[in-house]
Amino acid sequence: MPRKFFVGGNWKCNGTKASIEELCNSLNKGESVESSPVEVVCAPPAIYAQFARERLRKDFHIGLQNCWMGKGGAFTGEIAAEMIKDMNFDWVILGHSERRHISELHENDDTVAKKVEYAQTVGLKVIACIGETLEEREAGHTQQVNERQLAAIAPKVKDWNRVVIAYEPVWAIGTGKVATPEQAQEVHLFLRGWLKKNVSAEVAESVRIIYGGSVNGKNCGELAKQPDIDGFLVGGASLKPEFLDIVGSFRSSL
Ligand SMILES: O=C(CO)COP(=O)(O)O
Repeated sequence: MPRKFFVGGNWKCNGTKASIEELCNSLNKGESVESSPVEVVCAPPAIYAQFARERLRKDFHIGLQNCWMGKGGAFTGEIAAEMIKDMNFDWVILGHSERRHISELHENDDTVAKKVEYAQTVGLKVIACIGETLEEREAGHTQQVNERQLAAIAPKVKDWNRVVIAYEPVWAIGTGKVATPEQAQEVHLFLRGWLKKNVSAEVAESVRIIYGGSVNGKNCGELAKQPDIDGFLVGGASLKPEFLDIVGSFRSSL
């Protein structure tokens, strides 16, 4: 069975009621993807998740950008995975590079692995992010870093049909410096190979590996043509009407 194309919109810490209303109105104008081979999940800041869901077309699902690593309780300021599920949101982004690398947040492989494990136990689907920094790439450590980050997550995955791997090279995020289709394909192929060797051939074949980092309406088509790129996790361009063009790039992948 072909892998269903997946497009995530990571709205990060952006938006107001007014701007989200405007964004939803423009996204609602695109044709329905209900019966198209593409799955779309937008992740607004948590406080606006319900507000966005009430306004956004129903064929675009809403997810969250993070959650706590275990059961809720005395963890001021955190949002527990159970709460996300309780509010009927199905998806959560975990291990985003901004959560790994912004020094005030500093999530490590172990934290991300715990979050991935716990989110699944309450029934959430997970977009698990990995990716190397510029220094790591320039030092020739791209494969090693992505392998290490994937190896931390993989043993925690219960059902690979409910997990999407997002390869987001840190140097490409928010920089306008998109990975070339060949650079992205090379890492995606490597990750699939790793999964084949360390998990199973079936999982390697069926899991969706999506690319993130300066994806826009212009570069998405060429990236989508790559055999191991199964979609995108989009930051800046997910806040603009051009997100619809990125969603439509599933056609280039067929
Ligand atoms: O971090 C990203 C998505 O999670 C990518 O962000 P940009 O698309 O703004 O580069």
